[in-house]
Amino acid sequence: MVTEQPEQATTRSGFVALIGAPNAGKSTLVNQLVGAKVSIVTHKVQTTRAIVRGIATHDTAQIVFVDTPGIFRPRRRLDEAMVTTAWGGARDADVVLVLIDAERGIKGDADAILERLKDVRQPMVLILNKVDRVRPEALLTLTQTANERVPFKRTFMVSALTGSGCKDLLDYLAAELPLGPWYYPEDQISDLPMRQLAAEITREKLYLRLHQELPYSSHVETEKWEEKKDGSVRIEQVIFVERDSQKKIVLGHKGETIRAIGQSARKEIGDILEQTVHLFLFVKVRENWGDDPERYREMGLDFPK
Ligand SMILES: Nc1nc2c(ncn2[C@@H]2O[C@H](COP(=O)(O)OP(=O)(O)OP(=O)(O)O)[C@@H](O)[C@H]2O)c(=O)[nH]1
Repeated sequence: MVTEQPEQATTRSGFVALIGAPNAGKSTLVNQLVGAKVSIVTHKVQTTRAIVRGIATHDTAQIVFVDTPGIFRPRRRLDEAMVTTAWGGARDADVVLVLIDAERGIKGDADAILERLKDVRQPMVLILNKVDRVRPEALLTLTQTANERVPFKRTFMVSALTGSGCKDLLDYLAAELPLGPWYYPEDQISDLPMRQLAAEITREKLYLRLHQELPYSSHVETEKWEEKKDGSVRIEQVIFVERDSQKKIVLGHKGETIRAIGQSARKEIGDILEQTVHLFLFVKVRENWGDDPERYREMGLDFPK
């Protein structure tokens, strides 16, 4: 579809990076601002591995959100790669949104993030999220404490869940971005290839079902995507695990676990694509994939040196 752009002399566009502790609500906020599901929301922390962008057009501005993986204190190599990539995203952005879960306050990861912001040169904006859960007095104290530590240009109090405060934030961002042509056609809300999105959906279902038993070292890839003449699509995905014992867990008794994961993933992918989906899941053991640079590139991460 060809989309009309407003006169280019008046358009604005740019990249907005989201930095925040795991579970601060980055994905929820991007979804709220973009108005469609582009990033996976779960209760499990640190699920956002790949960098997912959502694109909002507001007034004459096109705002491209870079939803960084949760920033936390690295423990393993993969963790390190996620942290490096997240901060790299911040350096490439026009505006950096720093998201703090107002209910949790400034401690742990949020505290570590404020510390590291000292190295960031981009304009930074503080977002206090989950205001639906917090008393106004506590918000004022948080605002003051955070602004004493970091020179934020602005502070916004929002609820990514209810949408409260989100329009003000969009108005601000739209005015703040540099003048320039749009990067994407107006109707395109996510440039995340559908294959990757479909893999993320399956990964989400996998974690929702097996989060107790399965470590983070499992990974889903879409290997085949075939559009059929009858309008349906055949998708083949591989769930990679590191050990044979994990493969058994994913398969479940007589294959019932993987069947259930496949069913819920197929339904959600079908809802998003608005077409019939035939989803085929395979489980493969790939030892030490956490040390393979190629895997990191596939997930949009830098391999830690
Ligand atoms: N009450 C309330 N809950 C929220 C709000 N925003 C997010 N949440 C919840 O907080 C949890 C984490 O939200 P996510 O958007 O997945 O957080 P994230 O920062 O993307 O997390 P990672 O991907 O793990 O880094 C989910 O259960 C959300 O529903 C909010 O404004 N109010």
